[in-house]
Order: sequence, then C-alpha cells, then structure tokens
Amino acid sequence: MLRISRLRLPVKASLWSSSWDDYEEVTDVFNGVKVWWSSSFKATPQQSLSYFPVFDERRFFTLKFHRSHREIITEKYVEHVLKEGKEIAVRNRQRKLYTNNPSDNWSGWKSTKWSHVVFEHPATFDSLGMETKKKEEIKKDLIKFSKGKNYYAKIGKAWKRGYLLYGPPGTGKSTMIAAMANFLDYDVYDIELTTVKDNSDLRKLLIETTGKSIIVIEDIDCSLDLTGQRKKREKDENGDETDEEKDPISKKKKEGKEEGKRSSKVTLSGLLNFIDGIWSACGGERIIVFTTNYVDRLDPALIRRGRMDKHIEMSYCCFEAFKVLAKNYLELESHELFGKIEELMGQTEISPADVAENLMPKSDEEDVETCLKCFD
Ligand SMILES: Nc1ncnc2c1ncn2[C@@H]1O[C@H](COP(=O)(O)OP(=O)(O)OP(=O)(O)O)[C@@H](O)[C@H]1O
Repeated sequence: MLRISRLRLPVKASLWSSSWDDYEEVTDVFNGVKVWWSSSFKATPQQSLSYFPVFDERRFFTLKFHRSHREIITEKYVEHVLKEGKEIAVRNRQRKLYTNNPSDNWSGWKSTKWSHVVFEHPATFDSLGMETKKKEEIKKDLIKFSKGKNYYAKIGKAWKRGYLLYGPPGTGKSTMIAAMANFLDYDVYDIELTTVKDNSDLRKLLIETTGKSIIVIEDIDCSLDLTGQRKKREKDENGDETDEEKDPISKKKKEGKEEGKRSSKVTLSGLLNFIDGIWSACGGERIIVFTTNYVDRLDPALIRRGRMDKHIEMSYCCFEAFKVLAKNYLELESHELFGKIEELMGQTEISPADVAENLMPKSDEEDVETCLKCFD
C-alpha cells in the first residue's frame, strides 16, 4: 500500500494567486520524487451582529508525497519552492516611483511619507545617446555593485553606491537614472529636499526606503545651500544670464526651489550623515544619485569618493550619441547626410534633448530627410 504523508501550508489571503481554482490539483517532480499539490479553503463563520453571516476564509495548500521521501521534501523541496516563489515575485513585481510628501503634511493617522506610482519609464542603456564605451563601463559598475552583497559585508561597508551625474540641461541625466533603474530592476525614490523640514525628517524618510532602490536628489545645487561659504553665482563671469537662467521653465523651477530652500532646514551635515551613516541600519542595497548642472558649485565634502563613488559627466551630443538617437527615433543606421552631421557635432554644442527633438517627425508629412535637414 502507498504510504502517503501530508503537509498543510497556510497561505495569506492577500498572497493567494487567482490562477488556482479551489480544490485544483497539480503534480511536480523534484530530484525524481513526485509530489501532489492541491488547493483548498475553509470558511468559518465570524462572530458578527449582522443578519447576514460573515465568513472568515482560510486558504491553504496540501502537499502530498510518499512517506519514504519525507526527508528530502521537508529539508530541500519546501525550501526550493519558497526560493523559486520569491524569485518569481521579484521578476513579476511592478516597480515603483516614489516621491516624498511634504513634511508639513505628515501629521494625521492616515498620512504617509511617500506617494508612489508604477514606474514605467521606457529608457534603456540601448536607447541612451552616449558613447558605447562609457555606457558599458557604467553597466559593469552597476552589475558589480548589485552582486556585491558578500563583498560589502566582508569589507565592512554598507551596501550602497553613490553616483553624481553632472552636465548641462538636456544631456540625459534623468534619462540615465531611468535606464539604471530599468537595468537593475530597482525602484526609484525621488526626493524633493526643499519640502523636507529638517534633518530629522530626512532621516525618517530614508528609513522608510526599501532595498533594491535608487534614491535620487535632482538639481542638488538648487535644493539646499550646499556650497559652504561660497556665494551662489547668479550670473556667469561676464555678468550675463546663463543658459539655464534664460530658459523660463528652468528659471521657474529654480525660483520654486529657492523658495523651498528657505523653509527647509536640512543641512549639508544632515545630508552627509544620510549618505554615510543611516545605511548601516538598513538592510538591502541602495544607490544614491545626485544630479547637477553645475558640479563646481557643490561642496567638495559632498562629492568626494566614498560618498559619490562614481562621477559621470553627461555631455553635449557627440556623433556616436547622435547615431544612437537616429537609430532610435528614425530607425536609421546610416545616411548620406551623416558625414555633414558628424562635422557639425564636432563643432557645436548641442544637447541630446535638442537632437532628439529635431529627429522626431512632427507630422506624417515629415520624413527622414526633413528631420536630418534640421541639422543643416
Ligand atoms: N543622452 C540622451 N539619450 C537619449 N535621450 C536623451 C538624452 N538626453 C536627453 N534626452 C531626451 O531629452 C529629454 C530631456 O532629457 P533629461 O530630462 O534626461 O535631461 P537632463 O539632463 O536631466 O535635463 P535637466 O538638467 O534640465 O533636468 C528626455 O526626455 C530624452 O527624451
């Protein structure tokens, strides 16, 4: 007679997969051992004042196997199933883009520090206009970091890495962050520092971030007085407005940040503490990214290696980057006008954002020629 053992494994209602029908049975084979899974549920009436009975539903799986295999099932198979399940959940999970709610709105029992939406930015390293060599170097760096759990533990450092992305507006700093998140399958926490009241609130925010995430502070030079004693430069050396200051959107953004900066008491030392200290208390890997259009405005303490480990310059469009964009926007590998455009890219400073805008057909009548002739 077949001697069968049974294991009953309860499942939280929230984790129950709708792909299982009640009392459905499936078989599995592990190391040559056959097992039978079945799903079932038990409904027990809850105590309630209502006329209509309310049931408490408990769902569970029953795992059946031959008794002689008990050891391998309990010691190896169950662990294997849980591990696989976790990996599938990670693969299927929707990644999120979090933004912090202003500290002033944190009171109240229902309030949360972060709001989130599903992160669906399509940027990838393939579509990023940048020299291939530079992209490969960044990808390698990210892979090394993401697989470095044991290494970081061995050297006694928190599992985090800081990236500083700097360069003129429209050179792809935000796009690079999205490509990094997509490459690593990480969530993104976008911190607006000017709405964080003080260092203590900054700490509370960061404690709530999860592992496998990229924490971003954009335009770090505009977010806080991080320049030490140096006075902020409103004009360039000739007294003229800089490109960013001429652009009305950048100007408005900057004015808004200046306003917030006055009400925020987050300090440079608070920020340094956040980069250095807090992480040792949090498990899981985190990448911190700062972006700026003006790297020379930042306090050296903030961007020294160990804090911002990798500095990446996002520069004006070179011909190699142009070719990536042409392939992406127009599915074009080569064209007779490419020679002329290569020459132009070597002589002028044009941002990838402007190149992308020119390469995008504005109507059905515009073809490849029309788009490329914009560069004439
Ligand atoms: N290197 C690039 N590769 C591909 N697309 C780019 C690149 N740079 C800019 N773009 C395009 O231009 C738009 C603006 O770029 P993005 O916001 O990434 O620039 P930024 O450097 O972050 O600008 P800012 O400093 O003003 O915030 C993007 O939506 C993207 O379509």
